[in-house]
Amino acid sequence: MKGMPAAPNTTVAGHLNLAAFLSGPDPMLRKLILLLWVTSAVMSALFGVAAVELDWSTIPVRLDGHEFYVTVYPPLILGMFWLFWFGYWWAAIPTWATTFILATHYGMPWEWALLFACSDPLGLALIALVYWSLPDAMDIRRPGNILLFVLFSFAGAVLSSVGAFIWSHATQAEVTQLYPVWEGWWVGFMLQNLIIVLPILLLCDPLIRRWQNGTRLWRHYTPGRRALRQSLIIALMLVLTAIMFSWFSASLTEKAITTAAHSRDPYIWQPVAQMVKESIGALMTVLMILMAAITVFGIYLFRYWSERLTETHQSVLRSNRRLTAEIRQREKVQGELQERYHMLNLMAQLDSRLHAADSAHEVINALAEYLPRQLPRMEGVLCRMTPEWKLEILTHWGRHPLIGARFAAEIELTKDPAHWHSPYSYDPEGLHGIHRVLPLKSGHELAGAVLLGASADEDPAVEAVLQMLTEHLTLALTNLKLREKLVEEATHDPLTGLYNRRYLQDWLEKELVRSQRHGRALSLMMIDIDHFKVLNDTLGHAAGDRALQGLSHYISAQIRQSDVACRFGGEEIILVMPETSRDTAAMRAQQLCEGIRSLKLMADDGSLLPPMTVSIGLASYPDEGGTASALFRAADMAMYKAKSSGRNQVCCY
Ligand SMILES: Nc1nc2c(ncn2[C@@H]2O[C@H](COP(=O)(O)OP(=O)(O)OP(=O)(O)O)[C@@H](O)[C@H]2O)c(=O)[nH]1
Repeated sequence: MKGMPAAPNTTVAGHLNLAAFLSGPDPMLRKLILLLWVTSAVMSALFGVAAVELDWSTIPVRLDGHEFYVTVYPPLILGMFWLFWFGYWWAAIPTWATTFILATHYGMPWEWALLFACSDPLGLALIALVYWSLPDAMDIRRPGNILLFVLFSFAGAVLSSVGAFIWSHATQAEVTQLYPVWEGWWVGFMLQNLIIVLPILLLCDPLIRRWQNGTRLWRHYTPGRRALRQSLIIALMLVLTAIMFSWFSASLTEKAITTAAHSRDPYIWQPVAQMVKESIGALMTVLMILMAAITVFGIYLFRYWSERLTETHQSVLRSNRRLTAEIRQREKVQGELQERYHMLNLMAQLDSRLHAADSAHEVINALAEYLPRQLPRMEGVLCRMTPEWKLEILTHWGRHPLIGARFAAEIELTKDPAHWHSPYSYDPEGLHGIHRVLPLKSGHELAGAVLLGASADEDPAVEAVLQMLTEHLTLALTNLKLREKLVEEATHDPLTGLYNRRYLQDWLEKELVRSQRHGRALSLMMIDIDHFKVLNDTLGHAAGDRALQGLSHYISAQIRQSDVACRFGGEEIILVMPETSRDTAAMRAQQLCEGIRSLKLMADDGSLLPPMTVSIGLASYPDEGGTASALFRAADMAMYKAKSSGRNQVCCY
């Protein structure tokens, strides 16, 4: 019994469903199976005729002092094979037909023959039901399955022997004839199964099953919802068999005793006693075997279904595990999506900050705020480029903030911008070294760099962020540079680098408002080169330009940071000095005048330009007016006064 019931395997093909058979794809196979079946049915009929003609019925057999009867009925042998390999109906129809034809041919009224022919299909039905309920039991080579086959061959045989009763009743045979017929029936059926059918099944089953599996026509039995009903029917049939057998035995015994009681022959009691003894012995044996069949069937059924339940449970557990893994995976993906959304959101915020930035300083500030949030799982350092071409750390983040601090200062940066296009690895200490450097380029200048450690995971989102970051930063810094250039061009004189007139006018208006509010003085000088036309005419326009540039450079170097020098037009320069009184301004104007006189300037060809003098007109707020134009006018007049007074001097309004 060990190892039973087995899990469904490829050797157990099940049954050939009639619909599947008729709609099967292979007509040749269909014809072959039909031919086999018809041939088998004809043989069954012929063997049936032979069994009757040659009187294979109720053959007495003596074994070890016991006498019993055996009926050989070959149609049942063929029927068992059809039952086992094709299904119940393939076996029941020819078996029923054969018995019916034989019964009517040999004189049984047809209505009795109809019923009589059902007895063998009834026994076969019990066996078929067992295999429907326990499909795995068809794997006949397992010892437990052989036992089941033997037990139910017996039970089926006893059940089918109900036919003996119908036969004796229909033919009105004597009571003494009934017992041998009945015993011969079930013993014969069972012995046929044990001696002929079982060995052939054991021998040929794997071969036949392989062939069946190859045709793909056979279907596995799937007990499913009908299993309980089938099991109940089997149990009922077994109980009915037991009752029927007991009733037969009892009624036979009763009839034998009644017959003996009415007889005057005193010797009749001895065979009657013998019959009663045999009948009781047979009854006991049959009941025990039927009980064993019920028990074994129950055990098999229990094991079969508990294994199915275990399988179902395990499959539910597997599905559960799969679902859990799927849910986790989805949660992970959702988390990643949220993270990406967060990153993109931050990127958008950073982007607007970058676009609003007016200086590289603001860009760096925005980065310092956003980078640690943008790349939280990376270690990083934000650096600014110093005029000495060194990286200065502005901020750092991550679990090992020292990486940047330690290595940033050591990084030797090449001035070749091409080198900065692709991030490169600078990784002197493995995992916590610098793995990437994102250059912060402003035009062709390097404004700074973002140094990054190894990525905690190979997250493509991080790569995308880095890629976007590099692009956005480059764009923002380039825009910034362009804007600075535009502002520079709009406010500065291209030749001297001083502020231009437009800027001065705007700025001076504002500065005057401030001076008024704070009650502070403001002075303005108008500086005009003396005889500049002569310089231009004698040495050329280029030399004149050099002289203008040199003078502007000198003035820019002499003034305070809060002073504004501006090229007002031609060779006129205006210097505005906030918070400077007229006296202080006059003193500084005098110093400038003297300084310019002793200024040595070079021409493009390296020759020394002739010394230059300037006339300076001075005007101050609030003394000479409260508006820019009033101050310009006053300074202009003072400057003309200086010119007319002999040049190379300072005059006040
Ligand atoms: N090289 C050069 N010359 C300029 C520039 N702007 C104006 N000038 C020249 O400056 C000279 C100004 O001449 P004037 O207004 O006669 O004045 P000046 O020769 O300095 O004589 P005074 O002002 O009376 O001393 C002209 O020859 C202009 O061509 C400039 O950007 N470059």
